[in-house]
Amino acid sequence: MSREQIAVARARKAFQTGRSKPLEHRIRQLKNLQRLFVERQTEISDAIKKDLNKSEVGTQLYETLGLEGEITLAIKKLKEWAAPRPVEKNLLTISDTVYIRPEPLGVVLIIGAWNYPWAVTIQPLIGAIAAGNAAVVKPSEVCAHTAKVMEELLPLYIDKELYPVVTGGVPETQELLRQRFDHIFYTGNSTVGKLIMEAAAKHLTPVTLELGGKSPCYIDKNCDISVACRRVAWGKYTNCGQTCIAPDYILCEPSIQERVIAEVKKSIKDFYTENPKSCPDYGRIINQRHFRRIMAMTEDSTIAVGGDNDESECYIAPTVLRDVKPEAKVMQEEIFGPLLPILPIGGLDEAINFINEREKPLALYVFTPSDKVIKRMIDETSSGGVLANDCLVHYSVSSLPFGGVGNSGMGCYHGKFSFNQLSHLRSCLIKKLKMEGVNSMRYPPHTPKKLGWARFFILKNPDLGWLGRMALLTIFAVVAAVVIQVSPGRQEHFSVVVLCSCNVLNSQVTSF
Ligand SMILES: NC(=O)c1ccc[n+]([C@@H]2O[C@H](COP(=O)([O-])OP(=O)(O)OC[C@H]3O[C@@H](n4cnc5c(N)ncnc54)[C@H](O)[C@@H]3O)[C@@H](O)[C@H]2O)c1
Ligand SMILES: CC(C)=CCC/C(C)=C/CC/C(C)=C/C=O
Repeated sequence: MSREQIAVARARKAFQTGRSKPLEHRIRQLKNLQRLFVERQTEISDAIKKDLNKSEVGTQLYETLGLEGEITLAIKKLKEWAAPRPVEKNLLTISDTVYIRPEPLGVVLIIGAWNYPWAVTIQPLIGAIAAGNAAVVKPSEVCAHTAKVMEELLPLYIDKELYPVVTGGVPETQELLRQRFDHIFYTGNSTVGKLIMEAAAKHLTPVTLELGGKSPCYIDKNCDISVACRRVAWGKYTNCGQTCIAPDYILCEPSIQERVIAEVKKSIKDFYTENPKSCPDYGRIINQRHFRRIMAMTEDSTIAVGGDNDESECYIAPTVLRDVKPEAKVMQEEIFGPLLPILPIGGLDEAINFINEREKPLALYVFTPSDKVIKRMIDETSSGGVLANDCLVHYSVSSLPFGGVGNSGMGCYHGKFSFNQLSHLRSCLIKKLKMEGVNSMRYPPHTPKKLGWARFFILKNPDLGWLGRMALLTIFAVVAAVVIQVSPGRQEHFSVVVLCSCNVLNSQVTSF
């Protein structure tokens, strides 16, 4: 058996013992994970420094702070999230107990990406643990130092059979993908996303795909350009542009292009000094392959700011490109680097058309003081998330579902959405064996009269409030009296009426 097969088989065996399910176990594991981030910050930071030149503060701010918040939230809310959820009923099922029971799916495969290696790998794990699953964790091999630290540290804190870490590259990931999982949670590029889905289809395994793409940013000429550009520069150059939701390119009217360039330039200097290369808060491109890919994108565009680079250090300065054409190399794929192209455009209508002619982005940014412009941008486009007058911060809101749409992904997570995404929401309906008369309307022989009853009992919305219930009760009382008078032998109709009356009085419309 391969190392990957062994890890998956062990995780499944551990899941089958049932020990991942009790809430106490889940909370204990989450608390242990929380402790890892308190006790091992130095090892985590040192490894990320080697991989991406992230500073220690940057690592806490962008990677582990969010994880700590998500763990705290999951611990606090787990009892509520995992509890059976009563639902509304129709009149036909009014005396039944009807609810949704969130259940673990089984063994989840989590495949992480390299750009925020802790955030994008551990955040799904928090959801998997909270939902009571086992999970095989596969960190990105591209962030080699971090993958090693993750492999060493996780087993010291959480159940190593239920949540094993499997390191390795493409062959190892492919071997994992040949195994049967109950869910695959993949973060990475859309091309590999398609391969993941293909592999998952062999076992009919559901997938969450957290992908990327080009996230547009429209700057309205009437906005405070200085503030807008500072926020855009932060969103773009954080982690050297290697952020899935970084604003990929700017759309703005030609009349403001020069001011945008000047203001972005000013923010670059404010954030990273005159010499970003020696600034501890400015990162590096992950490797030379990506360095060359990004530099090649500048070839047919005009550099307005930056452009300095050093392949030996994987350094590319924060760069702005002016008067970029839609056909330019930099507009053909997600940049994922510190280049900010500006595309002059005729105004809002053109910007909306430009966005809609392309793949649905992961994030969409609009900077404007006008509620009308914001509303139009939201109403007339589609994207995973949309932000007005800021960048990236939606990622930090646990109550918002984070995920893509179309080419930018499927499924979502964060907070309760992670729990739901990695749970099976099982429909439960518990009926008593009594009151069989009520069911006659659905048993053959079918008649128009029974259909009439069925229409009433299935289609009527019983959530009427107190006054409505009293009115309905009166109607039932009258119907009961008529039924008894007209057809004393039709016992099933009578029991229906009595049953409904009782339930209307009890107000057991959403019961559990
Ligand atoms: N939506 C999000 O939350 C999110 C977050 C981070 C990154 N991303 C996106 O991820 C992309 C960058 O990541 P990346 O794809 O370069 O990361 P990557 O190269 O680290 O790949 C991601 C994972 O896929 C595996 N993999 C790579 N090739 C494979 C193959 N042929 N078969 C099976 N597995 C394979 C790797 O082992 C790795 O674990 C960008 O597009 C970015 O926008 C999205
Ligand atoms: C610190 C604040 C307010 C927000 C964090 C924004 C940020 C840089 C999130 C990173 C998101 C992420 C893991 C993207 C994946 O590529």
